[in-house]
Amino acid sequence: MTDTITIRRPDDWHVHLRDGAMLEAVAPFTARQFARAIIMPNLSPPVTSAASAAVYRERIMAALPGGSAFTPLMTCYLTDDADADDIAKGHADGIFTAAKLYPANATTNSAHGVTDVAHIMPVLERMQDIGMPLLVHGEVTDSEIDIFDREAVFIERIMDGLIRALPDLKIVFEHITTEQAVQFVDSCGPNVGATITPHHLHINRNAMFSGGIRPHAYCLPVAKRELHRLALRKAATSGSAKYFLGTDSAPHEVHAKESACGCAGIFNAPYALESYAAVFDEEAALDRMEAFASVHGPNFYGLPLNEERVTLERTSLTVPNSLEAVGSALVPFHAGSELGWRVVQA
Ligand SMILES: NC(=O)N[C@@H](CC(=O)O)C(=O)O
Ligand SMILES: [Zn+2]
Ligand SMILES: [Zn+2]
Repeated sequence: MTDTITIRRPDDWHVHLRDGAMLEAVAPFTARQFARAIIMPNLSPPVTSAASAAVYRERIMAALPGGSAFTPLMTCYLTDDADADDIAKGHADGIFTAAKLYPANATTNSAHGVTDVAHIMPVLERMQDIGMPLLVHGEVTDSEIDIFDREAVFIERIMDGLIRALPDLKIVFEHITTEQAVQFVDSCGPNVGATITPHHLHINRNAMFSGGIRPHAYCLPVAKRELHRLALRKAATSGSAKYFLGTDSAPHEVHAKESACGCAGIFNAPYALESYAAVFDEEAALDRMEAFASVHGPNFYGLPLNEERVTLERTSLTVPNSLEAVGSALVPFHAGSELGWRVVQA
């Protein structure tokens, strides 16, 4: 039995670091494990210009522990009146790594998102031309569509047409949750990839209702049936270069989660690597973890692989019920449970 694994230092291709006191509280957890991360732009107000991304990046750098070598990779939040010139210039200047499509009102802080992809076609054409990846929160927002079907319907209504119209656009289907998304991504060329979160590999929708309502298991896209979780596990551990690590760590203050209308988002940054390692171990695929965590993402984005290494050891680790953050506590994913792996050398 393998008792330690040493892999290239991973990157997190989808994370919410927030701003202000929350940023200061959560950034060290991500920077401890990951060399780089794609920083989500859904602040309030959202990061829609290269200038606002540049100053947000400065705030992230200021929140890192001294000596941290962590690199935030910034993204542009697309709106109906996104400016192709500003986005292309921000990309050329090394400020924007990618741009993010939130369908309007699909998720947390997405009110300013895109109401119809037709509005941003000129921007997407420009992104295709310059090789800038489009990151997609892939859910329709139509309230008549059952919440568990919104990703699958998004593929039919939006994704299929998008790749037909822009066959060379680099697209990351973010935080996929369904068998249909796996089939879609597999059917596309190498310019279409997907991130998979640790929580969608661990939980199915029952977790939200286990003995009562469990707000800390609620995120968007919402966890689906067991068959979908199994399809995601298969994809993540398959060795396919299309799938890579993206935690979607999305912290919210406890009072905002434990509420009559609780926010969507799971805070998994503190034990993200341990959480993924448990999955790869259970799937007898520890030898494929490095590719998923540290190789496929940089290759998709055209960035160099990290040269540093991280070691995990097989051991029993109890995840605390809450972590003290600035001003309030945060509840991490796996709170109160055991994980069989621990990062020993980060
Ligand atoms: N994943 C979530 O449930 N929430 C994210 C937004 C997102 O990634 O959709 C957040 O910002 O809280
Ligand atoms: Zn999302
Ligand atoms: Zn997210």
